[in-house]
Amino acid sequence: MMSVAEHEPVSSHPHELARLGVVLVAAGRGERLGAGKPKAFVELAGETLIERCARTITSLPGGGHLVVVVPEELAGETLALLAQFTDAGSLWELSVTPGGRERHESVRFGVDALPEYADVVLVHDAARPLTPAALFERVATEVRRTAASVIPALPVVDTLKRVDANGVVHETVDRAPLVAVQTPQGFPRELLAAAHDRLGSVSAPVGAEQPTDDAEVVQRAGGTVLTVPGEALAHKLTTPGDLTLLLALLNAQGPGTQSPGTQDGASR
Ligand SMILES: Nc1ccn([C@@H]2O[C@H](COP(=O)(O)OP(=O)(O)OP(=O)(O)O)[C@@H](O)[C@H]2O)c(=O)n1
Ligand SMILES: C[C@](O)(CO)[C@H](O)COP(=O)(O)O
Repeated sequence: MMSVAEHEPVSSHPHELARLGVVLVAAGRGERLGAGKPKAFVELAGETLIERCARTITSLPGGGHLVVVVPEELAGETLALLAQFTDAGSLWELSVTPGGRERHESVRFGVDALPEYADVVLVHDAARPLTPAALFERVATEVRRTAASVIPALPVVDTLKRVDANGVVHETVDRAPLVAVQTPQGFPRELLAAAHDRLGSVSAPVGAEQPTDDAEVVQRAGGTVLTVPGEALAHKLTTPGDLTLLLALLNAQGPGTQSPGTQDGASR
């Protein structure tokens, strides 16, 4: 069970000047992966996706607050996983909070759990466990420079077709103006919170889908979203085939990227 205490930081050594808040969303069920447990708790080469993301985030210079948003029943397990990142010298505070039914609800709960000093917020999917620190820094730097919302994006490399419900091809879609977007997505905190407030208070147009990312939440509120180059390593674990790809990416990075005690990159 969640308790009030679990909303409290499990370490408390924020740098005076650190104002970065990171919301690590890890409360999804991972239905497309079908691993029999929530995706963020699946291990890649012996380490959960949450641990891999937390290691990268708590390595970022300057420090700040990382809140990990998880299914309520896994809050205790998450706190135990995070204990290894709470050494006395760390500039990072860590906390755990329960998620919602939809991704955007989990993000909202995470933003609400951040301390007031966090004026720039990065929202990251636990499902992107190999995302390099450089991408977090690139996005955060651009948010601070522009005071705008910033997301990482990669060009689309495949030919795109529009098909109907039967899989019959109707046309080729021009890919030139299209990009595939990743996380971390970065925002001035007030702008993100206001956009999520608006999402919760304004009825969605008939037939409108739930927003799948925070850039969409900001855009629905009339905000502008900028892009920076993404990273192949920020690949998302969605289906079983992505596990093979992520392990290959991990192994290509070489020794030192496996968790202690693993040598072959095998997942459990
Ligand atoms: N209610 C939700 C739904 C998703 N997420 C998080 O949002 C990220 C991206 O979502 P996705 O890849 O779609 O994850 P799942 O919802 O777990 O996957 P699926 O749709 O296959 O069930 C993941 O880190 C997931 O844990 C979340 O925190 N809360
Ligand atoms: C936020 C996201 O990872 C950006 O690519 C993505 O939208 C997550 O949701 P999805 O349902 O897996 O597309």
